[in-house]
Amino acid sequence: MTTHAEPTAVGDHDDHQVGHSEAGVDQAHLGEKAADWVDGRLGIYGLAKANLRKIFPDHWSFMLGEICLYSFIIIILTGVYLTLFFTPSMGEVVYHGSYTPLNGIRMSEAYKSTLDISFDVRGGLLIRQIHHWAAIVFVAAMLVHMMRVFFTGAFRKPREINWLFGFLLLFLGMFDGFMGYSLPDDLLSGTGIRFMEGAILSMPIVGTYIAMFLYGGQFPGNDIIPRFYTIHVLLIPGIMLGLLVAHLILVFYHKHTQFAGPGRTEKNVIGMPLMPVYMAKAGGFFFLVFGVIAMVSAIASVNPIWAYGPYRPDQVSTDAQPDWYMGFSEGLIRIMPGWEIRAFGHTLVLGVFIPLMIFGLVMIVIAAYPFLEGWITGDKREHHILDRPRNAPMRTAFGVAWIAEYGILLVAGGNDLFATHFNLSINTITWACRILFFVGPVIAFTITKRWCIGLQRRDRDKVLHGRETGTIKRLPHGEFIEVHEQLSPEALHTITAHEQFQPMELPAEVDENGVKRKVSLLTKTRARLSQSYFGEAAQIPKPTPEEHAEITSGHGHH
Ligand code: HEM
Ligand code: HEM
Repeated sequence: MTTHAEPTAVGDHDDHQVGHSEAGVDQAHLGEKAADWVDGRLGIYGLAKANLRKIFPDHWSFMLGEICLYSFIIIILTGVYLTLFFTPSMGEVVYHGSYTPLNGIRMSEAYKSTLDISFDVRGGLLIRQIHHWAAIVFVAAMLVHMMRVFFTGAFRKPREINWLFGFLLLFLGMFDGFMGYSLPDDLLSGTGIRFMEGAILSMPIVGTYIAMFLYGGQFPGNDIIPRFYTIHVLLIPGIMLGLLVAHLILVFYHKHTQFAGPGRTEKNVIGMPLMPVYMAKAGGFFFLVFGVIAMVSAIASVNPIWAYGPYRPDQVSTDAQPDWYMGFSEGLIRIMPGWEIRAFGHTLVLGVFIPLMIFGLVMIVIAAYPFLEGWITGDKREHHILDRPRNAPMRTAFGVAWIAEYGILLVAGGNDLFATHFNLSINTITWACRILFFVGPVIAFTITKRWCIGLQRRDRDKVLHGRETGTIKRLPHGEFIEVHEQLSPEALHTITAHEQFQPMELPAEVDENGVKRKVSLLTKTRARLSQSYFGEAAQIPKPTPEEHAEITSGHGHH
């Protein structure tokens, strides 16, 4: 791929030398010497020269990946501060500290140290809040970033592997957030760990062993907090850091995708140079993200563990809620009927096992989607120009159906809160969510697909008849007409740049000799899926240049 010259002019470096004092020149020499010294050892000049002027296309949605990056950095910075004061131990102590309502209460050292961080360590509560808020923003940003990539088709060849890296980051991020949430050993986090134990135990054959090894014996035991601690602060962030670097290297290596527009092709990138324009923007954006998270953390309390009290296995608080990103798995459990099968002296708790399997399945489908779509389309070419979501109605509808399902499960996960806040019956909410679990995504899918096709039709109309201006004119013979304004060549290009795939045809039932052909079920499924992706019901034909010329040459009616 070649890169285009960037539209911004950048001043010549030599300009700065004019009018320097002797000392200034010496300093410049010193700087040069230092640069030479470093370059002689690291050879970074060539690397920097090759990459610092790299072109980065601009679109607001490309900032979502940056929000992920910055919130992750904030998490690490604040996490390191927390490790200085947090004691990952289940050792029992009696509290005598600044938070008097808990004085004289037995608790674990983990809980006590989190209370100390909140009330006695300078800036401790703010840092805790920032760590927690940054985690909430981090996972939210990853999800929205993933949707940007999904709905624009940015995951297509050659970026499938990078999608996989991203997916792993999302999965590990969610998991690490859950572990962090569990560390303070308060009543809420203890309930979360209990929930996890239940899910593990529901697995046939291996469940009891995994639970025993993980918890070091009977629940809750004394090992789980120190183990989670090591996993939370070292293992998972370490893996994530590696994946993140690989993710960004791949973004660099593939170059960024861009939306269709005049002059933009599959073989170029149009945008701003990394240095100085993009770096300046990115640096400023980092402080903006940090500032917003710090402000929210300063004014909105999250996880006030002193209000919940220390964990006791025989107690549970009402309104117990996980962080939002775990809410959908909670919802899966809450809407599932409590089915159980007893056979051969064993109990299979389907009420927990089925939601666990659905959770796993959803994760697998997310990870595999680029490969699935690649298989359906059979498209082996590289794609660097993004799709407009309307031009891929099946994919868009599938994504929206998924979001609808996610939203329904979030409501189901908070059924107790909805019941108390809106004065509703919890059973009604649960039943509504059970029905919506099956019906909701279908409705969302159907509406979105029709919507996309409607938008495609509008695009076709716009190309052929221009934009409706709303200006009504009366012709000399009395007829009223609305004035249509032709689109600019740029706008025309943008809405007609997409290509339209031909769906895969099913091979003929009989071959040329009249012998019946065997068509495997897989081929049939693939052809059917391909038809639904690119058949007549999913694509409004683009106007041909001839149609456009005919209608705009003055013979057409407006
Ligand atoms: C720690 C989490 C993540 C970080 C820091 C991150 C960072 C970034 C950045 C900075 C970019 C370039 C700018 C942009 O397109 O927004 C990018 C692109 C990309 N990300 Fe992520 N990302 C993360 C998670 C994910 C996830 C969860 C997915 C999908 C499952 C994903 C898939 C991709 C893909 C396919 C691209 C290339 C897009 C293109 O060139 O248009 N990333 N990522
Ligand atoms: C993806 C990465 C991470 C996420 C999503 C995450 C999330 C969380 C969350 C939600 C909590 C509970 C905070 C609370 O008490 O309200 C927590 C606690 C904690 N995290 Fe992290 N964390 C991450 C990485 C790290 C790293 C890299 C470190 C250290 C180097 C760290 C250190 C800690 C410590 C010490 C606690 C316990 C103290 C406390 O709860 O206040 N975390 N984490």
